[in-house]
Amino acid sequence: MTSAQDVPFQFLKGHGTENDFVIIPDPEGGLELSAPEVARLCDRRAGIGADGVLRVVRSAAHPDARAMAGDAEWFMDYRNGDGSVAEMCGNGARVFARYLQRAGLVQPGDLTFATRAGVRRAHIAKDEGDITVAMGRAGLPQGADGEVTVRAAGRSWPARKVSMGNPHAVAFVGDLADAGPLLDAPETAPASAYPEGVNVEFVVDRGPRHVALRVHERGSGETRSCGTGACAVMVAAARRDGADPQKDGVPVTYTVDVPGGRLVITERTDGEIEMTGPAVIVAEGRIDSIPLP
Ligand SMILES: N[C@@H](CCC[C@H](N)C(=O)O)C(=O)O
Repeated sequence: MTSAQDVPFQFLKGHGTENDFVIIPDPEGGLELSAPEVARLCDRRAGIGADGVLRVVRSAAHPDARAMAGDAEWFMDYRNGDGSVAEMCGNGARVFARYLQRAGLVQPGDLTFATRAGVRRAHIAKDEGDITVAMGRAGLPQGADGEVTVRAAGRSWPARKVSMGNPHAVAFVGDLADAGPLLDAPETAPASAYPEGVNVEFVVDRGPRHVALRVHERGSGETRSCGTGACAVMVAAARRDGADPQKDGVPVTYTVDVPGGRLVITERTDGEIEMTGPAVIVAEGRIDSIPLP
């Protein structure tokens, strides 16, 4: 492995509904990126600036993905803006697919890639159109195990615990402003509910099967969008509204507005959740070294 301090490397910058990422192509997995280096890259003043990093590595070349190499050639090595590792990133998945297409590593149409939450399927529409990612099934603990409390800006709300491979707490609120400035992570209770930390979504209704959210992400702070969060919100809203495709035999679709745009999310009758939205590459360049403070 070569330290990112020692060699120049290529990067791209991209976003999905304004959840933004530094993309680092590293096909053979030779680049060592420490947590402080990732945090510096994501710093909006001293670095390039992003909510997270997507390292593009061959599955066969990464210990976390080697077992998936037979099903997926490429591995999305995702890190949060503070350098921490997360299991999954939904907006990142679309941007990752867009990068693979743009680099000529895949063609528009169907593809698979590996993530820490498992192999994911995506469909890239022609002509730089929207990308759909099959995000897996939501984990919804039942009874008291699925109920948590979220506190922010001196207020508290009951919230639904949802896993999209990564942890979420979904709180329906009267007004998105009620969550306050979200400069710090909202508190969640009981403390035992999220031993690995949590992404917290605040949600309001906009119309029939149409909601809007704000999100505070574990490891990144408040962001303009969170794909896994939007999927968690969609499922929590559907159950609240009495819809359960696996029981009803009818798929259900919600429009989820985020501060940075709009996602359309469908839960199928087999429980698979499909998220559709944009993915854009905005810049490309070279980093000579990452100056740490
Ligand atoms: N922005 C992402 C989620 C990234 C990971 C999250 N912060 C975590 O730590 O679980 C998305 O679009 O899903």
